[in-house]
Amino acid sequence: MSLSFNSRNSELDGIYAALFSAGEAIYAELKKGSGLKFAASGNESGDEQIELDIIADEAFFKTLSQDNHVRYVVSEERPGLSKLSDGPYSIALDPLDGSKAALIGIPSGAIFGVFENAEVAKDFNGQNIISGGFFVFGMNLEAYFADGPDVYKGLFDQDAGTWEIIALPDAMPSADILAINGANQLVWDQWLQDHYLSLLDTKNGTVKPYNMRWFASMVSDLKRLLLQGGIFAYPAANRKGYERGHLRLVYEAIPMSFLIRAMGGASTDGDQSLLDVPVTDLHQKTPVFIGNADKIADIEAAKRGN
Ligand SMILES: O=P(O)(O)OC[C@H]1O[C@](O)(COP(=O)(O)O)[C@@H](O)[C@@H]1O
Ligand SMILES: [Mg+2]
Repeated sequence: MSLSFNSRNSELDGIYAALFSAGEAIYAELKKGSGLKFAASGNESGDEQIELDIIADEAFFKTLSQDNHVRYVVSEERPGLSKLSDGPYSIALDPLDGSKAALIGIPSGAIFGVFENAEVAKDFNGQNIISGGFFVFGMNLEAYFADGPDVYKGLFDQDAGTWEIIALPDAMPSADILAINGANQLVWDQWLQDHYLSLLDTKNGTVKPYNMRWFASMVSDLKRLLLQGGIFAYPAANRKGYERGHLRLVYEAIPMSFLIRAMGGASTDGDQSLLDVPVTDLHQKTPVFIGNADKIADIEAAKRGN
């Protein structure tokens, strides 16, 4: 086993080992250039899949099915819950986040959340998550995750085949950086268009506006966010298919929000923390704003109209 990590809950040790071993397998495929073309299939959300999406999904199922603590797995790439055992914990997965970015060499990754007391879709919520984080498949294989309130970075040593895990400070930096797909600006609600322009306001050239970053790969944007600070946003837009944004609550928004909260940050769908949004469907979409707590509070205030 290449991971030696002791969770504050020792029952999770095998789950981490399974997740990290799948991350290694997917990264090895990506480095070979495997699966970097469109597949004939689509996923539950109607997105086009690339072959590596399917390879990644199968890699996680292979390793997680060997741990008898895993009850259900919900994956972006599968329609319903898959039952693996009668164990106490369930896993939510985006097995390959940023797959279209991967096609052009931008770092992709995978997102995971570990939930307790999950039996049906509504249980995969922000109260039941106990671990959440993501891998980045970039120049190196990295992991960023919150084990309960404790935040860690993992770096895979490709020569030794082992992971170095280091604790991260539980406070994130707070640069004025915005990660958003501005292509939808004209179809955002008016309050968001106004708030966006306020972040870019130079006050006649006297003030530095927010800087802009958009990898179109949530894991890459969240890595930058937790290392530098700012705001990551994928809002709703008045455009067919984007009425609830683009990102999925259970396996993208909640795990990332859990991690960022452990670093002192916050999240919102515009009205409430993403960790408080009721889950009605495993694949439901939600508007997403994640970042420094004061910046997220400003977004909620802008939506309320003050
Ligand atoms: O192409 P857009 O609209 O910029 O969307 C990019 C967003 O979609 C995602 O790629 C999510 O979609 P996938 O999980 O299907 O890869 C995010 O990683 C990223 O933030
Ligand atoms: Mg994704």
